[in-house]
Formats: sequence, C-alpha cells, structure tokens
Amino acid sequence: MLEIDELSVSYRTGKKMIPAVGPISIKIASGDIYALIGPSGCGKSTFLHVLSGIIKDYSGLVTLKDEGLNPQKHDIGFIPQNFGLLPWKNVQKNCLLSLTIKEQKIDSSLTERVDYIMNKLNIKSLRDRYPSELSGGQKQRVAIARAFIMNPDLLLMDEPFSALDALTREEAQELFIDIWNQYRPTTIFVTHSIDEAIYMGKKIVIMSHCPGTVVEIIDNPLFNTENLRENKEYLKLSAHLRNVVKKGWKI
Ligand SMILES: Nc1ncnc2c1ncn2[C@@H]1O[C@H](COP(=O)(O)OP(=O)(O)OP(=O)(O)O)[C@@H](O)[C@H]1O
Repeated sequence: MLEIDELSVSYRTGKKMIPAVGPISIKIASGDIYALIGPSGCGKSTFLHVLSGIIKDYSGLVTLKDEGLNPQKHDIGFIPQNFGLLPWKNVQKNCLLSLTIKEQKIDSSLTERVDYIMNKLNIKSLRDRYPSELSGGQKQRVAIARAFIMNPDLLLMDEPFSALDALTREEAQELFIDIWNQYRPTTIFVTHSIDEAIYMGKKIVIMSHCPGTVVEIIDNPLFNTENLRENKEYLKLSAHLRNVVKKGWKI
C-alpha cells in the first residue's frame, strides 16, 4: 500500500514560496495502476518527483509498505518523458542498471527474468546498441524493460508515451499493459491523453488547477477489457472526462 497523507509542495521563487501541488491524500493498493490527469502546470510532475525521491522538501506524510518513503530502502522505478536512458551505456547495461547499482547477484532465476522481459519487449537483438542508435519506440521499450527488470515497489511514469507517434504509441501501450498484467507493480503514470488514461488506468485521478488537488477518482470499469474503443462505456467515460476538461477541470 502507498499512503499519501496531506502531501503539499511549494517552490521558492525569490523570497516567496509558491504552492505547486496539494494538499493531496490518497491510498493506493499494492498492484494497482493509477492514471493521473490534470491541467498543465497543476503539479503532476512535482507529485511524481516527490514519490521518486527527487523532491525531498515537502509537507505531509508518504508511506510505502508501512514505512516512510525512502528511495534508499524502497525500489522505485521512474520512466521520465525522455525515457531516462544513460547515453554512454548500451541497451543491455541500461536494462541491468538498477541491479548493478544494488550490486545484486545475477543468478539463474534473475537471468531468466531478464531474458524473458527483453524477449517480450523485443529488444534482445538491440542489446549492444547505444541509446543514440535507437528509435523513439525502441528507447521506450528499453525504458519499460529496465523498469520491470528492477521489479520495483513503485513504478512512476511521466507521460511515458508522449514522444511517440500515434501507431508506435498504441503498440507501446499494448506491450506495456501486457507485461504489467504479468508483474503488476504498483504504478502511477501521468498522461495528457484521455484515451491513454482509460486504456491504461485501473483508476483515473483527475486533478484541479495549480496547486493541484484530487477532484475525482474514477474506478475504471474498462480497464483490461478487449476492444475497448467499441464499448459503449468507453464513449460515456471519455465524454465525462472531456466534459471535466471543458468545464475547467471541475466535476
Ligand atoms: N523548479 C521550479 N521552481 C518554481 N516553480 C516551479 C518549478 N517547477 C515547477 N514549478 C511550478 O510548479 C507548478 C507545477 O509544475 P509541474 O511541472 O509539476 O506541473 P505539471 O502538471 O507536471 O505540468 P505539465 O502538465 O505542463 O507538464 C507549475 O505552476 C510550475 O510553474
């Protein structure tokens, strides 16, 4: 369980502290996947940066698996918009990065897991290439592989598919959900796409204008359903979300 209690962040600009996000209180069960949508500048990235440990200066309480959030103790995977691959390491080394940092012994069951994930994401033949030698979609698949190889307590993604063209994006979303369903790490992702939120979010969190708070949490009945876009419920949910956006992110 990830428990967030009255979390707020303000940034210092000159002598002033400007509120950026919160207060936010939310409980996320282990193995859930949450889509976070909200207006530009409402604090979505700031929120993810707290959970990933990049921002340490916040008020409120965040606990993961009954312990105060601590990136040194918890395994937290973060896929940023630009995929976050290290340009000087090849695909294989990027994929194994978290294991190398933790000095984890790579035994046969771990090798099997790494092989399985790399095969599943179709990147095994790219293992000796460097990020500059990969397409956007390939970089994205490496970033996803790296996150799942890490086996994180919490997986965070900031608009993970936004840099991809429409077709590659759909393909990447499908691959992601396929592998997510197998390992089910607790996941929070930010998206600007209503379609992506409905396809990939078991719960959809709507945030208000800056400083962003939670306006609504939708239990998405369409998560993991086949032929999603042909479903009547899809049109209903999509219309509701579009209406919220039109009304200025209010319900
Ligand atoms: N380093 C910073 N210093 C001061 N203010 C900042 C800083 N980073 C972000 N902000 C402000 O904090 C607020 C939240 O920013 P954040 O990037 O978290 O929003 P966001 O919802 O992710 O935006 P977008 O959807 O446009 O990517 C914004 O008003 C932004 O201008």
